[in-house]
Amino acid sequence: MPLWCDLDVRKSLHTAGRTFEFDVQLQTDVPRIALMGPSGIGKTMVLQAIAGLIRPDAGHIRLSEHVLFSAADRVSLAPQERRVGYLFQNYALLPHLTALSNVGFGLRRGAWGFLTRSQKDQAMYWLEKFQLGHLAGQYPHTLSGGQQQRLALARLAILKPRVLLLDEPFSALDPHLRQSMREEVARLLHDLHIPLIMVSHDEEDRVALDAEVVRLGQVNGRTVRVS
Ligand SMILES: Nc1ncnc2c1ncn2[C@@H]1O[C@H](COP(=O)(O)OP(=O)(O)OP(=O)(O)O)[C@@H](O)[C@H]1O
Repeated sequence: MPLWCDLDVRKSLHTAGRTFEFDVQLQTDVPRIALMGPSGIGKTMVLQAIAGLIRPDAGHIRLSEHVLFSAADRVSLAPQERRVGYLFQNYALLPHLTALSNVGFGLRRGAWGFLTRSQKDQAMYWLEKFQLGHLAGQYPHTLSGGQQQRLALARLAILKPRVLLLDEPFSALDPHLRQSMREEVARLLHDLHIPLIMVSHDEEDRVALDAEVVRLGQVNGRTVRVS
């Protein structure tokens, strides 16, 4: 089977006199994986490298036939060009924008662009898909925890991401919200056929999202897949 994710990157990180050599190789042909491994090995940084939030010094990152980064070919797509859906733990909703504008945000052209009629229609479509149509004009702080979660998912779904990245997505939620969020994410992945790369210490998250374990470990100074 062809590789679905092919990542081989290196980066030196220096902060406050401390250096960390991020040096990782990860290849998989399954489109739904859960990264596991010791604390500090670089699982979060793998997600950040795929999302374009950190820029490697060397190596390459490919998702299927899409090259996101290649030092040799001088390719480094900007985060917004990667079509990667990164669900942040706090959802990163924009407090000054309505639910409708939050969902349409990623479709705008330019930093201050207004939404066109068709972009508003698309945003409304996704709000309704997540049972939020009646809350289109509300601001995030007026929504319940569950509604905010669904808003964050609608905002990802509208961009039709090539992959969904989840980093301990449900750990801060109470048990009821955690279960409903697992179900919403599972539905999104299923309906849109979106691949998944997740980091979670909770086996129930992995099982609910049907992700295969990919265990990372250190071999000769590199972080690689060990099982
Ligand atoms: N800017 C930085 N400068 C130096 N070191 C850094 C920097 N950012 C991250 N690190 C180090 O990189 C390593 C990998 O961090 P990362 O958060 O990816 O680990 P992780 O495997 O996700 O850990 P955990 O399971 O505990 O969340 C850690 O040792 C961290 O201290």
